[in-house]
Amino acid sequence: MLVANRLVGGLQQATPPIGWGDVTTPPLGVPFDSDSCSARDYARIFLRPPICIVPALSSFFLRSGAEPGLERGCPSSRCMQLCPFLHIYSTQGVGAIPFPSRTMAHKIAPSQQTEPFEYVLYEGDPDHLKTVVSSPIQKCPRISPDVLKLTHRIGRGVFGDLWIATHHLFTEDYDEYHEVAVKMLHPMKEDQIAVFLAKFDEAFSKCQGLRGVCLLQGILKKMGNVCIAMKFYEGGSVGDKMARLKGGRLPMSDTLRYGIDLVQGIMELHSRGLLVLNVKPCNVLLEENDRAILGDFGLPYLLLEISLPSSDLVQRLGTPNYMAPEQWQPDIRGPISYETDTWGFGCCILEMLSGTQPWCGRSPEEIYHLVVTKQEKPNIPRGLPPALEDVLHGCFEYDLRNRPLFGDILHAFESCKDRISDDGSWVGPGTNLAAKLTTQCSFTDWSLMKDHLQVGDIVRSRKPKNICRLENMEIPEGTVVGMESSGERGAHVLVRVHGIHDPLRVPLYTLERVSFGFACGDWVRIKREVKKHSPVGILHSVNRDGSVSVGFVGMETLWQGNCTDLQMAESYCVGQFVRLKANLSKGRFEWPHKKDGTWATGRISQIFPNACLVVRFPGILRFGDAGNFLADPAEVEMVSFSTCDSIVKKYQHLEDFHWVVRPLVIAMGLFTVLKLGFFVGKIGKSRRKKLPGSGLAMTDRQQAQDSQSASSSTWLPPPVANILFREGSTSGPASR
Ligand SMILES: Nc1ncnc2c1ncn2[C@@H]1O[C@H](COP(=O)(O)OP(=O)(O)OP(=O)(O)O)[C@@H](O)[C@H]1O
Repeated sequence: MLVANRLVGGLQQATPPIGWGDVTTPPLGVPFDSDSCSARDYARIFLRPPICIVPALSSFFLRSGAEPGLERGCPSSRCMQLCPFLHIYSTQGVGAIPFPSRTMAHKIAPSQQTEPFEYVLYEGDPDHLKTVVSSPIQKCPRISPDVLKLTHRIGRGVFGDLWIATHHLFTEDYDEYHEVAVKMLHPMKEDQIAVFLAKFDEAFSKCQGLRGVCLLQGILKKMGNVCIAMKFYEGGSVGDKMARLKGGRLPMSDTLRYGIDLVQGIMELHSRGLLVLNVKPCNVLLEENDRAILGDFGLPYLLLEISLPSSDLVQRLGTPNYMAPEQWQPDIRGPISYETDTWGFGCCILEMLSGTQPWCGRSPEEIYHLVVTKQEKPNIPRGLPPALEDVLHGCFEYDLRNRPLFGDILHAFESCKDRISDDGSWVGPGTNLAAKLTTQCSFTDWSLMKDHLQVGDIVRSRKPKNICRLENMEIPEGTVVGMESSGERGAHVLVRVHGIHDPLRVPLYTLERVSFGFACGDWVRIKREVKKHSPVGILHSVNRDGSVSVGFVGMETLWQGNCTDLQMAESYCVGQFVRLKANLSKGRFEWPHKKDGTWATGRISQIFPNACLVVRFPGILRFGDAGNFLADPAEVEMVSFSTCDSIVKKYQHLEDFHWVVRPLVIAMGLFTVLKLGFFVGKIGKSRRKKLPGSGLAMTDRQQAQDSQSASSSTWLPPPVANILFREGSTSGPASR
């Protein structure tokens, strides 16, 4: 909001250098009268230098004036949003700026024309209008602490306090006071501030021109703390709006509308390579026209590798109630990726619908236990339209690869929005993508929808989940030669396979693209030596130009590189037995030993998207979560009966299957011994009966002892015999 506005000295003298701190959203409804002045003159007067107006700008104003909701010839809020860098002189405050007379315009125009311009505005379709910064000088978002006065605090969040402040802009010619929102971050060490500022500068320039994300004004240090200034949105946040409503929940129509706005904002931020990691109703701000915009430009993402004095990890990774499982430990359970924001978005929508915060009333430790360890999901209310329910279920998939992309979410929300009647009830079922895809689960498998095949792509049959080998594939390799539009049962493609005359018609979702020999989900090894992260990971994307992204244990985000840096690696799947390599004295993670000091063997129970193995040890009796161990795939080797070279090792591997195997074998051994003793005793008795008085009869005790020791050493396999004797059998050789 423009608090005060004073024009000193007239427009003709107003040619001050502009800094990023000066950038403000132009006031709404600045009148433009196409009869009294050309749009170009208007721009020269009202747009502050250094700005270059390309000739076509005038047609832009006129054209956008013809858009619905805009008065002809008036660059109203929508139009002005497209030019967030423009600063407009005004004399009487927001939305009440008198348009200067034609005379005035002509008087001023010549002096403005000679200014050295540093911005270029490109004209075109208003939706695609771009502002290009041509001078590096303007990239600095620093604000001097002297010109920003904190007035009062309005919020205390996970990452710092939110203040209302007055930003004083002045030159020799004018003074302006703008009300801004300032996020004062928690204290950071001096060296970390420099790192953060560099990251902020990059994010700041990336955020320019985004319409769905809050407008950043600059950064400064005040009272020793980093402060980020952004536009103050008088509408507050969706969280504030919900707090004012009875029951705290939004009507479905508003939820869908805000949801669509929010998705668009998040997609914009993602398109610049930034993640939000803090999507929640309090971070969804409302513009004057009740449009929702993303209030957080990805602060947790910028703080990701910054070490804060506080050891509280949660503080830099997000707000616990909205955090995805991988967000708690990105280097172990990660990587964090675009789909991490999908979880937060799902939480946000649930809260809007139900009025209750996910995991309400739980401590961060409890939420960690529920979300990360027990792998629970927030409750999804019943009776939602199928498309919405489907997409929300997808948002809470533990493995981020199975969550929907924001494009799919947008599609689902738009299909639901179209089916809301005036009274807010549902009309029709909505498009449920699950109906289109044949999958084993009741909801759509979003991982099947992440790649879009094209004619010419090399494809192969999609590997069923949790199968390591590529045996018996229907299509081991083929080339897409045609695409069929999706019918009732999903889209099909025509694939030419070597040795088969006619192309095969195959359901789209059964195929995966292979580029440069790699497909998504492949296990890969990085060719060069790496220290911080594991060299073995899982491929998340392989593009047609060879660029790849891979999840590695030890990396918080996806590794970006080229497929020439990678080679195929041995893959693992759930159910396989592994142990740490014998030559390792210590692994990346803790790993249990056997009694003889060698590494114990465990069974893979889960694989994270970065190839980190979750291993349980059924051969060792443990209770609760204590039985879960983690492993770097580069540090383990597979154990199977075929890799065990002796009968002893094979038996030992049998013991890895369940801790009960060992006592069972012991019990069976004892039982066999007793049985044998009884049998031998019977024979002895019958002999004695046959040879009365021969002097060959033995006492029962002697007989039992002999038969036991004989049977132990003769009939039982060596390990079992060893066990029996080690367990303290009185009849074994050890006790004698
Ligand atoms: N730019 C803004 N304009 C207007 N109001 C804002 C702005 N930013 C935040 N607010 C309001 O201030 C409240 C508190 O914001 P703050 O960022 O401190 O909380 P938070 O989002 O919970 O914290 P964090 O982002 O650190 O997790 C929000 O609920 C919102 O109503």
